[in-house]
Amino acid sequence: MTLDRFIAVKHKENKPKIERLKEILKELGIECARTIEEKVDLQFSALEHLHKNLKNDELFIKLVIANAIVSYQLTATGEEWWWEFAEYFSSNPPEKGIVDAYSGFLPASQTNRRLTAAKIKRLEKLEPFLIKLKLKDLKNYYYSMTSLRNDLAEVLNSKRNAKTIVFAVKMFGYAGRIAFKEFIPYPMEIEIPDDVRINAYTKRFINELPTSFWSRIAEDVNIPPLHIDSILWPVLGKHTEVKKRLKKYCSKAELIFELASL
Ligand SMILES: Nc1nc2[nH]c(O)nc2c(=O)[nH]1
Repeated sequence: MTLDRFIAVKHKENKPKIERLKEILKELGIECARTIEEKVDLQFSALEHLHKNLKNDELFIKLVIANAIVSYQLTATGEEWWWEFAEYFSSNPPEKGIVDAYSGFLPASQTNRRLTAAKIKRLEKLEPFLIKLKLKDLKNYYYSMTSLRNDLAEVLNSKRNAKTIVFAVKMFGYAGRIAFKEFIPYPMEIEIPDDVRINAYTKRFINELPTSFWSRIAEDVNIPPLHIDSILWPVLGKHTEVKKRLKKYCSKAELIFELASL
């Protein structure tokens, strides 16, 4: 919790830019977020690749949660990291649990080379929680992603809006959609993952915490923060393949490019 909730903090903001941002997001809506997630985001394609090769829904979803929990301080883009993950576990499915698997994967990784010992410690806290979950429990979490957010935060002794916690819910939502073949929108109360791209982008509009700014925008435009993240994050990454896919699959691609240039 921040002091902003108790004190009337005056944030320096660019009102015209915020108005244009809201107009564009309202025009795009949740349907456009879904198109970007499923057709444009290279992270979603990486998960589809892993799902096809693993042929084990329960293991697939657990691996995705574990991978999100160690997705920080990367040494490449997030897209490259998720593809390295998908290719590695397609060829090396875990045989003796997640900690054991990551003890082989992380030291050899090209895209996630920092803080390996701390990341393995996080997975040691996570694994007893994951082991207890069956596919039906994961499906229940798919219909109640806020419960997953709360349980992950408790198990890992983290804040409910910590980047890796809310990001794990985002990636779990992708994995659930692939495994259960059903689209469930993200809950409005789950905040945006405050990573480098989102943090730098937020500063163009306001000097406020990204999580509180985007939760307010989300309510105003009626798009949950994790879906707003899906609209913004790929185009802010500047991958040429993302630009190509946006033009191919999004009828409103010009608006997405305008968002990136605000
Ligand atoms: N806000 C986001 N941060 C991320 N990091 C990462 O690896 N992927 C993402 C993402 O989709 N959103």
